Amino acid sequence: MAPASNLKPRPIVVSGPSGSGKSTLLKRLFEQYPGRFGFSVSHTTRQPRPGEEDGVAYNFVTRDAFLKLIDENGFIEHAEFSGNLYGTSVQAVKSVAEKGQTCILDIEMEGVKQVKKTDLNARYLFLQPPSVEILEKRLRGRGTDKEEAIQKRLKQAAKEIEYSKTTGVHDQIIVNDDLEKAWEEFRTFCVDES
Ligand SMILES: Nc1ncnc2c1ncn2[C@@H]1O[C@H](COP(=O)(O)OP(=O)(O)OP(=O)(O)O)[C@@H](O)[C@H]1O
Repeated sequence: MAPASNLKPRPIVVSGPSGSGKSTLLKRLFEQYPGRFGFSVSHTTRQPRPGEEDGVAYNFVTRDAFLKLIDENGFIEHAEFSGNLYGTSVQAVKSVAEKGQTCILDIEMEGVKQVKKTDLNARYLFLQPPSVEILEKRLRGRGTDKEEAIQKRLKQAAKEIEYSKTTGVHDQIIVNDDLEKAWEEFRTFCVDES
């Protein structure tokens, strides 16, 4: 693991299986604390669409520049979708903190492992569904996924929950059973500056 920097405010990594309630709680957090939290701006090699501003929607870069940044270990994670590269850079997360905002990283398990290799000195929060059965109900209730996608998400959920049990991975695990209770715990963790 990289030595921890003294980056302030410390970024927060929110992870948890698909359907565990990350979007629901993050939406509330951003609404209730306007300006206090922020998301990092991703890099991409795709062309900007009309109205998309460089440095706001994305950091638009050439493929060469992107590959160079990969070589320099500048990315927390990156991936290719339909011929374009996308990634979250370490610097983009630091830039949010430099503006005085707590950067929120909403990522999955592999991303968590990657953040741990950086010097971002993040705090780690895992959102756990009460059970896989309830998770399945919520994913169906959300109505956004086809059966095949639901099965895939449930399989991945089991792996994420298993990994979350590793000692020292997360600073806090919140079981999202009762939404109001989960919100209170989530809010408290996120506003805590320590
Ligand atoms: N405590 C809760 N009780 C009942 N339903 C909940 C609770 N928390 C979230 N939900 C519902 O569960 C569904 C999944 O929540 P949400 O979309 O926030 O998950 P997510 O973790 O952001 O998923 P993804 O990673 O796929 O974006 C939503 O329909 C949401 O309204």
